[in-house]
Amino acid sequence: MAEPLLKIEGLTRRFDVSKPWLNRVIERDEKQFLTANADVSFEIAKGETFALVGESGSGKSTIAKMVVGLLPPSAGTITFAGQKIDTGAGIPRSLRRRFQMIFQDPFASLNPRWRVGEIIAEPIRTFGLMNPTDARNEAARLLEVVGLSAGDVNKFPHEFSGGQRQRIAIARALSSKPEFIVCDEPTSALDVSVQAQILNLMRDLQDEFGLTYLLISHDLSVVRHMSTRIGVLYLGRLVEVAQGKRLFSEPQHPYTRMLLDAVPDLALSGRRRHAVEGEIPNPISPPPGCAFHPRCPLVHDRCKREVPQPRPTPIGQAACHALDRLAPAA
Ligand SMILES: Nc1ncnc2c1ncn2[C@@H]1O[C@H](COP(=O)(O)OP(=O)(O)OP(=O)(O)O)[C@@H](O)[C@H]1O
Repeated sequence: MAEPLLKIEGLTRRFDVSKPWLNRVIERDEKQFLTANADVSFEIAKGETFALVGESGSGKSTIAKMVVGLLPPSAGTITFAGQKIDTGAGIPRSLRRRFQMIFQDPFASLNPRWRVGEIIAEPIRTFGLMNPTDARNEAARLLEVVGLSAGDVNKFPHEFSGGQRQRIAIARALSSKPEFIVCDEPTSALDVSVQAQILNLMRDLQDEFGLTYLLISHDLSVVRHMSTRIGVLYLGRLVEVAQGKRLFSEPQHPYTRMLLDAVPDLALSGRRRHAVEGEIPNPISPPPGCAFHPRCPLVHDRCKREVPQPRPTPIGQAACHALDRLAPAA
């Protein structure tokens, strides 16, 4: 891979979920920590779409928040364009313009009292990129870029449909001329008929502006449509990273196979489906060794003792002690 635009190494985030101090004293309870992400490492090359998938609570959004500086990691490093970010101090101003984020709910992320022109121009003002007249013209131009009309600058967010509001959020994200956009469930609040239009717009913009995306989604059909590479998270750890299309035809990790088997309308190249069994364990007290071992059909003793480290596979890498014993997926 060429020099990565984003490099994540050993990213870990713990949350203190202890009861209040007095309760702990009375009930003689210890402090409790929830590990949302443990030792997550991956790289994203310029122009790629790297997707993170996993069940609810697997730690996708926590990674997104750490990457854009909304949440400091407990451990690990983030390097952007060769520059290591001091995550304690936040993302330096010189880099912040180059990052943007698109959220799931376009209504909540747009200020309802501002006109659309002001919303889109806000990052331009924040980073002092243009004078107010040019910023307003740029907002009108960006509205056309995302398929709306220049005259919409004077309207308010409530005058638009959900899909149109997500277009406005995208125009806003583009206004600081970023290279890298974190898209956290960008279409999951939208009607199915509108989802494909927004995803196609995102792809067109990626080609036009050379954008790099980190896509967070629980929807495997969205991920398949969009991604160059995919990372699969289980209970906060990355269990598999693979080339986009091949993950669906040749999944390696038993958890990835289980995740794909759970989607009824996914064509699986003739592979036999297996029912999803068991539930995600409590992240406050995860199982020892491989956290997937209580649900894994290939579990053996070592899995209960040792956290598996990532190993190369034909389509990327996977962290599983049983890789050698896996039958071919197809
Ligand atoms: N501020 C917080 N305080 C305590 N626990 C948190 C906090 N934020 C997230 N968590 C926990 O961290 C774990 C990972 O959460 P996260 O939101 O990153 O998962 P996710 O994969 O994005 O899930 P979803 O798809 O439901 O949004 C969950 O167990 C969640 O309850």
